[in-house]
Amino acid sequence: MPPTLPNPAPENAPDTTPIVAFHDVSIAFDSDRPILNKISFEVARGQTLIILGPAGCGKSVLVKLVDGLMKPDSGSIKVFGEELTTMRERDVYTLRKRIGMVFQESALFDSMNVEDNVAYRFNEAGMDPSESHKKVEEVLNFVELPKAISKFPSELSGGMRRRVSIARAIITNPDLILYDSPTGGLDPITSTTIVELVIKQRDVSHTTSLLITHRLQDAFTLATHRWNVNDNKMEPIPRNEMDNGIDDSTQFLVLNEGTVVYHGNTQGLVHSEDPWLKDYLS
Ligand SMILES: Nc1ncnc2c1ncn2[C@@H]1O[C@H](COP(=O)(O)OP(=O)(O)OP(=O)(O)O)[C@@H](O)[C@H]1O
Repeated sequence: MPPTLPNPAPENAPDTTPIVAFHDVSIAFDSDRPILNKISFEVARGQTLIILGPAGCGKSVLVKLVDGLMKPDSGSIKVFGEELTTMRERDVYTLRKRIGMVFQESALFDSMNVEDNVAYRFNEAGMDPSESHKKVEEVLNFVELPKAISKFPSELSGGMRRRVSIARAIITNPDLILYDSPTGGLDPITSTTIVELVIKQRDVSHTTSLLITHRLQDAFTLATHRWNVNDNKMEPIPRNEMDNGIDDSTQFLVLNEGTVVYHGNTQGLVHSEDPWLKDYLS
């Protein structure tokens, strides 16, 4: 009788490794009070994690930890299954190439035109200029800013700069996008156009993303809308036999005073009985 062997994973089994995994991550700066205190959470492939919490609660620090721009005092951070906290700087640099980052306030290079800003990583890698130019045109079309290619950041509105920043983050087809307050400082109408673009990126490319926002309205628009590729516009997710009005890939992480107050889906967030959370969301 042949020996009983464990069932091998089928070759085409989906890779279930989380794209981001924090385990007991802590970081403090000057004071003894940790900014993040033993934070644990995971982000699965294809999810959009919306990070909420009061000003100064550590949202940007968390995103910088994911990008390897900061190191925690303790705990484990895995990105694409690789431990970041013990990784050599050179390897962090390589891993970062798989991540697109949209910084707070766009962070474009003022001395470079839109094309050079968007193609920054390609120029750094020495890509053939005509190939790079083609990709810049494609991505500027995607963010609906094709005519801005030769302009300088000072010639653009705040919303246009944000679009350029998103174009720069997505041009390499990253496996993970980190959005740090992409609508911060924008008026409500412009904010909605940026949220629309984030939804377009999510629903066209299904890229795993972490997104910080200060605007609850933006968070709920992300959770309840989808991109209609035929009409090329955002629309509310219907409630019918097929859909429940909510984007299933959207998850929420709410931080307060160094800890995770909530991590889960949209329904769980809006129906939470936690008094602090109810107050924060009201
Ligand atoms: N490099 C640093 N050195 C010292 N303190 C820092 C550093 N980076 C962040 N902090 C502090 O950590 C805390 C959290 O900052 P962080 O920018 O992550 O907050 P946030 O939740 O993103 O805030 P906001 O909503 O206002 O953008 C703040 O008190 C900030 O001053």
